[in-house]
Amino acid sequence: MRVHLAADHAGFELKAALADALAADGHEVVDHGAAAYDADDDYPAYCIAAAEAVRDDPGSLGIVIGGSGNGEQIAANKVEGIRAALIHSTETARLAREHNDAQVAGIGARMHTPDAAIELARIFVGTPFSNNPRHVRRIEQVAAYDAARG
Ligand SMILES: O=C(CO)[C@H](O)[C@H](O)COP(=O)(O)O
Repeated sequence: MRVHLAADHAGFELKAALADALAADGHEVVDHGAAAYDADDDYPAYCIAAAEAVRDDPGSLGIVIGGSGNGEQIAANKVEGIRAALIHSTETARLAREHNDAQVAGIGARMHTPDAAIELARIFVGTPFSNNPRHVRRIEQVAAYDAARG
């Protein structure tokens, strides 16, 4: 699995730890920034770049990391076709994939220990979409709204 990562300063250390953990699990990790720690940097460009990469790389997943993960998830969701979910527990990590077919996860590095955050990422990356018709139907309804907006 190819996993596109992005983080601002708040998630910078976790991004590196996550990249190592996912690579050790056999995943191919692509880093969309920040390339260096900058305590005053802004997350949108990194997260949008990662989400665009996921959009252009079907079958891949993305993880965007910040202090809370909220703004990172919001930025990723601006990319057409992307479903980004904030994952903050093992259950939301699993359900983001099983029910929502989210291709991007937001994680708050200030909300979890590094080990707990890595566990969330591993669950997200390792869980397939259920393909259950009721979940497919709901995802299609959201996509139809998106398409109608143009
Ligand atoms: O989580 C985030 C956005 O949702 C950011 O990482 C967070 O807002 C950065 O905060 P600060 O600039 O105060 O370190």
